[in-house]
Amino acid sequence: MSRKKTAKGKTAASSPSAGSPTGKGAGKAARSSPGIVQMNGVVHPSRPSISNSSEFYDIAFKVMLVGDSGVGKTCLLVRFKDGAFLAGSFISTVGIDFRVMITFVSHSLQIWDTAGQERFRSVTHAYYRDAHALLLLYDVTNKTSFDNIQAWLSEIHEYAQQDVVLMLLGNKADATHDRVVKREDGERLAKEFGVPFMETSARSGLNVELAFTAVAKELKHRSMKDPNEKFKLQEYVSKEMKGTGCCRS
Ligand SMILES: Nc1nc2c(ncn2[C@@H]2O[C@H](COP(=O)(O)OP(=O)(O)OP(=O)(O)O)[C@@H](O)[C@H]2O)c(=O)[nH]1
Ligand SMILES: [Mg+2]
Repeated sequence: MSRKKTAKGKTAASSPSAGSPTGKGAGKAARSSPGIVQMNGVVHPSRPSISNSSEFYDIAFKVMLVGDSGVGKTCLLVRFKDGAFLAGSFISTVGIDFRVMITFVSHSLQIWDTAGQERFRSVTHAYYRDAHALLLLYDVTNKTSFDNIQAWLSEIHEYAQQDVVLMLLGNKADATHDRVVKREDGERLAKEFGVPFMETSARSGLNVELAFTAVAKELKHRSMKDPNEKFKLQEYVSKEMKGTGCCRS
């Protein structure tokens, strides 16, 4: 966690130069991976150096999107940032891609998109350690991505902080004809591992805002000193979803 002066509003931080991932450079999200440097075929992550940032914030929480390649991590983040679906051919993320700095009244989320491909796993592991929250995605149209969630949870258990805020997201909920993973299966798995869960769609926007807002609220509450001020992430999510009736298809 880092503290600096606050600037309000949603700020994109795409295309930062290597070594200064939080540098200014607001603009449209690029699908490249400026957060890494490649030398002799070796991929080196540029460490998130919040203290060197030129962005302004009181408290910055690092949030990472993880999950198999193709589950929709990049699209989810672009939907959240730009409110649009990134249509077109699938361009797989390479390594780590710092995308967005979201600023709330007194805290910020620094959101990192990661590559789902196996060959970048060691790079993403290196970033887990200082992540405050992880959004773990599977694709409801891809059974393998769902089956791999247990392996992802083991990795998270091994590499992330013990108290990391974790949320399971079943993405592509809009793709009703191609769906192979039922919502109940996602709910069951999440319950088994004690992780909050919701289905999302980067295409339709279903629950995208809610996923990030819920994580932000949880992080904010955890950072508060008053132990009586407990925030229940799953309860909040369930309540918000009931309110809108948004995820019952
Ligand atoms: N129908 C539907 N398609 C989606 C959704 N989200 C992503 N896609 C499609 O799924 C494909 C992969 O999306 P990406 O966001 O690039 O996947 P990713 O998880 O970032 O993949 P890696 O970068 O390789 O880890 C693209 O063709 C998207 O158009 C969604 O909510 N609904
Ligand atoms: Mg991607």
